[in-house]
Amino acid sequence: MDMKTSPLSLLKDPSLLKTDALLGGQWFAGGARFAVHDPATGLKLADVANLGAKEAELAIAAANEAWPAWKAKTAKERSTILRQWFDLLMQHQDDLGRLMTAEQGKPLPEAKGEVAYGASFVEWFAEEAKRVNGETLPQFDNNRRLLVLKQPIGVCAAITPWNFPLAMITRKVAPALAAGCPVVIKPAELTPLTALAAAELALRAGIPPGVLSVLTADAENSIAIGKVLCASDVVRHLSFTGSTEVGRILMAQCAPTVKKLSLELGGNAPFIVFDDADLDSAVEGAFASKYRNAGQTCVCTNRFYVQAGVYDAFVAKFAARVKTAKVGNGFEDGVNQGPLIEPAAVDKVQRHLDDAVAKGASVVTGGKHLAELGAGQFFEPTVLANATAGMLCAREETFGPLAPVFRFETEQEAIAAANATEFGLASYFYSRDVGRIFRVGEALEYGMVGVNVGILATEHVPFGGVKQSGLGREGSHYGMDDYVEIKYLCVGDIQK
Ligand SMILES: NC(=O)C1=CN([C@@H]2O[C@H](COP(=O)(O)OP(=O)(O)OC[C@H]3O[C@@H](n4cnc5c(N)ncnc54)[C@H](O)[C@@H]3O)[C@@H](O)[C@H]2O)C=CC1
Ligand SMILES: O=C(O)[C@H](O)CS(=O)(=O)O
Repeated sequence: MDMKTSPLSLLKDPSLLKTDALLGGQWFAGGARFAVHDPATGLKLADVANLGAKEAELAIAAANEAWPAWKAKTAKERSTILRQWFDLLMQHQDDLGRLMTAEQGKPLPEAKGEVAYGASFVEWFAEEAKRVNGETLPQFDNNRRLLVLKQPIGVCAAITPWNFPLAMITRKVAPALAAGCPVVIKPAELTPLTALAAAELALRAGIPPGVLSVLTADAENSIAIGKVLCASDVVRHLSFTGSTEVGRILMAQCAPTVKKLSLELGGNAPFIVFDDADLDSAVEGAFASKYRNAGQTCVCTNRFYVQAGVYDAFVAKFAARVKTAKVGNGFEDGVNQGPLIEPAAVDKVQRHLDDAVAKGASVVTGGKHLAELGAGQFFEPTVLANATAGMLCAREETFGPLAPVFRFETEQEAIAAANATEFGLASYFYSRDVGRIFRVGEALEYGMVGVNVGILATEHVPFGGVKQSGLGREGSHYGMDDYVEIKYLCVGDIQK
């Protein structure tokens, strides 16, 4: 590809390149703009509307005005519109993937895969819209009837990260819309283009004006918009995916209005390989779990624990597999490791690597910041042996392509090490022993446990963490719970 030509010049439907925000059903230019860059080349892709607190107030008002009509639609009517949105997302999978690779960097096949993953939440909740069932309860006297209603919670807000520019939006917006709630989205400043294109397709699907707004903003204005969304008493639910640090800030900002919260925060996933594991399967799972999105997912393995009896064999096999990775621009054929999202992300990987080596770790493969490649945001997929608990990579989420491998002797030692973190999102282990599978699966303090797998997310499973990895679950039928309120109706004088 000619690196001087923007990758977005190849969009099949150029009208999907939106750079104004979506506010109250209208594309809104606002005053200032902020630049969006391609992390692989550093090329400026677009200047996008830079909204602030005032527009956030307008979007909330528009959502509140649109809410009665949206919740008055039947579940089937909302389901049909969501299904149409799903169809449009899939029809435009190539363009959405191109926008995503351009602004986030993940290889194009992986980006297209995320489009299908993100769209699957819309498909799933188009169906779940028709299953928001209440119930009747046994009356405690014959003159009364007792009912439980489920009603849409109200105006919802979503603040989303850059690492899954579509899926982290649809995983929140789809259940909200399905339940009958309008949504105000604040996408990550690093990846607004995918969000805006998805919103355009939502409008084409028939989402009414005001029901969906997308407030694009730079980092500074994102904070201002977040304060308005948190402080508003009209906003009854806030869903956030991102760092635990920001999750704490938003949680505190929401306290005065006692807002319902869904928080998908940071992780520190362990990946345990026992002596009885199928090593080839474990290596494949390890590669998938560590290097998806160049290690920039909250469920990527952060720490590998390998039992002593297979430690050397696993490290050798894993390093050989990692050496096959191809690092480069996500638009190039065969590339499966794209750039990191920004220079600060590269610095964090380098910091964790330097700290580990200084404390006795050895680089088995990789270890280089490819500063001369593209915009200088590429880092070799790296495997470290002889990692120990005192290293930064043992307690901080690296969020990059660094795989430290720790050695352990006993099952109890592995469980204790795996649980020695304030995080509890995803965890993985490999064993062929059925008793161990249940013992370890039950003992790991995580919201999700992959056994003999390295990738576990899909739209119909409850995705979420415990401890400081968040609150609530997204996806699955549980994913509707945060968007409905339960109302108890007690009807008397039945016999009059
Ligand atoms: N649990 C999960 O599913 C996920 C967790 N993460 C975590 O997020 C981190 C990396 O993603 P980032 O996007 O850098 O996270 P981040 O927390 O810095 O930003 C996430 C979003 O929050 C916004 N934001 C940041 N500070 C804010 C504030 N004070 N008020 C309002 N909005 C604010 C950003 O503009 C962005 O849209 C990692 O720690 C990763 O583990 C990321 C993706 C998924
Ligand atoms: O934000 C993330 O890292 C995603 O939630 C990971 S997944 O849903 O694609 O597994």
